[in-house]
Amino acid sequence: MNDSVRAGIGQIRLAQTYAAGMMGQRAAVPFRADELEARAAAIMSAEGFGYLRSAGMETTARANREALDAARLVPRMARDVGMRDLGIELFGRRLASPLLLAPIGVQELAHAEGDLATARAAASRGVPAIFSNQASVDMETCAAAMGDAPRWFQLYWTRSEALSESLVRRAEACGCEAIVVTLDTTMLGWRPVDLGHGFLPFLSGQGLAQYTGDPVFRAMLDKPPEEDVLAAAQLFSRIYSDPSLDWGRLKRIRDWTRLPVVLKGIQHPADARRAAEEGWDGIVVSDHGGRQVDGAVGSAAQLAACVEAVAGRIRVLFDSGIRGGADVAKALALGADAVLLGRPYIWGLAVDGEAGVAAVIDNVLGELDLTMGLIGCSSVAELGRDYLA
Ligand SMILES: Cc1cc2nc3c(=O)[nH]c(=O)nc-3n(C[C@H](O)[C@H](O)[C@H](O)COP(=O)(O)O)c2cc1C
Ligand SMILES: O=C(O)C(=O)c1ccccc1
Repeated sequence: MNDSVRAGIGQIRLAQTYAAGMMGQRAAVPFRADELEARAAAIMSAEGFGYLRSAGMETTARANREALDAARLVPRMARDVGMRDLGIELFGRRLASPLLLAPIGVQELAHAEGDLATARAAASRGVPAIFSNQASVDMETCAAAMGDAPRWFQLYWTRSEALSESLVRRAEACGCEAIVVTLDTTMLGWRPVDLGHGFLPFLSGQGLAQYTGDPVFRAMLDKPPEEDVLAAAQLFSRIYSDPSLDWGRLKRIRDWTRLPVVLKGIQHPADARRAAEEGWDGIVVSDHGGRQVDGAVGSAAQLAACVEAVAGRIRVLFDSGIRGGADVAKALALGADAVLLGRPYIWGLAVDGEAGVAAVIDNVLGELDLTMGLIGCSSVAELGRDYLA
């Protein structure tokens, strides 16, 4: 697609967005993040929504918002922004925008089609989906629905390295283009809302799709998971993550795949620097949307320092607290190469399935495109610290 075609499509999408809003049609998917979340809350079960939102006292979730709100863009004028290019290059692939969908587990809590609806929406927009290790639909099924659209896989390092290796090899076989190893969830955080509900989706077999079809996982069970879900769930709880993982052992993944490996959950600049020194391919500066250490610093407040620490050696992605296109612009201005969208697309999934996820993506990218144009910036590469107050 050449630039003028891309810009044209962007304009048409925007025009449609405005037309729907201005003709007074109540959009199926609200444009404001807070309204969208409220709509999802009204649709999902209390337990499911509690799990989706769950963040202790939400101290870190608030810190994420405070840090993003505190970053202020400074618009520049008369700079010819008639043609804007949201495209980036990431690990050898040209992407239409700097947006990816964050790995989010147990999507069946939001919608019966779960990850499959998300995968289709992502593919329709050329936005990479990152398949969660805790998905409700296995990676092979999602990948098969995506044509050659970009997809990645997120791994939780299990206590069985044979199982971790199997997951990584399956990801490579179904066309994933990068592996994200999530480091911040070696144990599940303290989640008072879920504890109060007595709810953990895995205990009833939800979110286990990547495991139940895995030959290594199945070989560890006496009976197949279809016959004994409880045993599968218990095995999962024993092995899904290994808190004794360290920087040294992490390197074993290089024996399993030649795909780029991205470390997710980095917050300290010293960890970011170490990731760069050890030659990892990228990091995701993230606090898991405030779900792990309630009281941790907001990731947006750490982003610039992490970017500085890696000094251009590896790619820096960011998530936690992104709610719209202006937030994406701020993260890019703070030095991120790309941004992962988290809960908002799940709210869209709850409200309107595949179409809901697509609408949320369109709205975020529509706002990003307008924000870039209005601050006088015509490409992602140009978007840096000088656009911030
Ligand atoms: C319900 C839920 C499940 C999640 N599951 C995973 C997961 O399986 N793997 C992972 O690496 N991150 C997971 N995350 C974290 C997201 O990838 C991302 O870091 C976070 O949602 C970003 O914060 P935000 O939702 O505030 O934007 C999950 C987040 C939520 C809300
Ligand atoms: O709930 C989560 O945030 C999450 O990432 C997770 C991790 C391990 C098992 C289940 C969910």
